[in-house]
Amino acid sequence: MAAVLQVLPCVARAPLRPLLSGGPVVRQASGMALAEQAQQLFESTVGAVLPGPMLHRALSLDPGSGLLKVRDRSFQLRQNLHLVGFGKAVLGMAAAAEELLGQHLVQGVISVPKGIRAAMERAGKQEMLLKPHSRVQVFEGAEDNLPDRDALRAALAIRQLAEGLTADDLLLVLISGGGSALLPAPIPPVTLEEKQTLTKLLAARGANIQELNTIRKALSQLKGGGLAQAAYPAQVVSLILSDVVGDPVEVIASGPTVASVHNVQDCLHILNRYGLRAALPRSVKTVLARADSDPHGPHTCGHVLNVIIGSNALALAEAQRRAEALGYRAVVLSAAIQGDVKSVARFYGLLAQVAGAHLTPPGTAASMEQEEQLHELAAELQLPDLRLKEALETVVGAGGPVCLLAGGEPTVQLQGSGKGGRNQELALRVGAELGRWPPGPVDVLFLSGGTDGQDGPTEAAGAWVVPELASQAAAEGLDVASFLSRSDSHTFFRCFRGGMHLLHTGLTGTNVMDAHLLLLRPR
Ligand SMILES: Nc1ncnc2c1ncn2[C@@H]1O[C@H](COP(=O)(O)OP(=O)(O)OP(=O)(O)O)[C@@H](O)[C@H]1O
Ligand SMILES: O=C(O)[C@H](O)CO
Repeated sequence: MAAVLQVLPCVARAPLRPLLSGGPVVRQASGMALAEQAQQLFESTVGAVLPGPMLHRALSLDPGSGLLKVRDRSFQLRQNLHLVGFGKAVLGMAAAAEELLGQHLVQGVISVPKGIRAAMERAGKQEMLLKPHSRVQVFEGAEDNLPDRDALRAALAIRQLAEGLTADDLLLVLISGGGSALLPAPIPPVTLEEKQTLTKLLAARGANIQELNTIRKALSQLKGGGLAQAAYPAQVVSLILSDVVGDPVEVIASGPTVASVHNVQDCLHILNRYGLRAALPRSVKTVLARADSDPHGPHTCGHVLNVIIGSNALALAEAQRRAEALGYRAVVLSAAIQGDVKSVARFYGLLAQVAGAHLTPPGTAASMEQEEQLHELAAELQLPDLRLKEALETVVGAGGPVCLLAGGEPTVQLQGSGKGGRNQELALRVGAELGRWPPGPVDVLFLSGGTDGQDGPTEAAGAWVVPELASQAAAEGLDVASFLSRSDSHTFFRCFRGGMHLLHTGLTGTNVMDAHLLLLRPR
């Protein structure tokens, strides 16, 4: 992992100058130690879902017999393996698959983001690159996560490969987030431009990924089970790295190997909801009308095995193990954090306050009111898998350091033309929340990081904060509220204490949404 994530040198070597807000030196020193541990924990979160470890966990090949085991299924390999893939993490996944199964590989085609090979080379991540004379052809495209001509060429090459397979072949499909934009094959007469415009409009009007991908599937030759259908009668094994809350295989990359259960009515409802039905291009109406009268109905995918090999929950479970090894009582709160970033930040602020009070002697306890507010907010956020009660019980019985872990993808409503990302904005907002309460005898640190290593259009993965953030910033002449009002969290963190609160990992080669860590340590 050392090559994958570098701990910021300025964090490791930070001088112990007194806090400008007047806090004692010792408090800053322990704060720094917490920051190093938080970064180690983030590192282990990412490490659990790197392509190599994931594929080794999911696949085992008996070199003698050529029997490939995937979960509880076996497949006979005899120079009959074909590979396709599409998504932001697929280059490293393909490299790991080639390493494991290369001797049986006949050919492959993958569609990956523009510039990813050069970026991995620059970062010295050889394990993310295919071999020099690889049988896997690489297409790079979908700049800015939008389907383009290059991605279309890749999709057509993938379709051609799939259509050429026979019942003796096995098609390994590698899927990760970003796969929808990297596999565009609109059903004629819909054009690439029309599909692009429609998906952009839907996204801009607030459609969620489920809605967006329902429409994408209806207009695509390969999404919604189309790729599996093209590969029939070959056997198909899809290895899926989830970037969607709850890991729904039919949504991730628009489910190219999962039979679509949506009908035209579902699409029309979505288009209505976002005021797009009336202005639909004629081609889209034609394709939807044709699907409505399709006498064959949705095809089946009985020849397919879909396996989730990496997810946010899996990554958090690894961080939990690591935190326990570092001496924390650790709980995974949720792998499905969603909702407006302001509410999510308030939730973490209240959680830190309530948990901090439970960790300290009576007299510093948070009020019943705060605990009630925390539960109310949790209910409002409607997080399906939230283990708040269990987390608070753990805190009460901990008597020592506590690590609360969560993951998901909050939503940011952009308010200005500043530079930032979901994670840096969340961290900054949590920092502001933490500073609202009088500090108790507990060190607190919150970290938020994108597991892909790139938070929004910035070079940082995320940031970490402590309760002293707002007062320290004010002493440096930085007003947290005004940076937030311009959606300018990245500029804030670059200026604040010389950028030492930024999390810099470089592109990690994986992507299972964001990770949030709350560390509390009684002094
Ligand atoms: N100035 C900003 N402040 C806060 N958030 C921003 C800003 N600019 C962009 N974002 C957020 O960054 C996100 C887009 O960046 P990014 O590509 O990292 O996320 P993504 O498309 O969800 O991809 P991934 O799932 O791979 O992280 C959006 O959620 C957007 O709201
Ligand atoms: O590609 C996509 O559709 C999104 O990243 C969700 O998987």
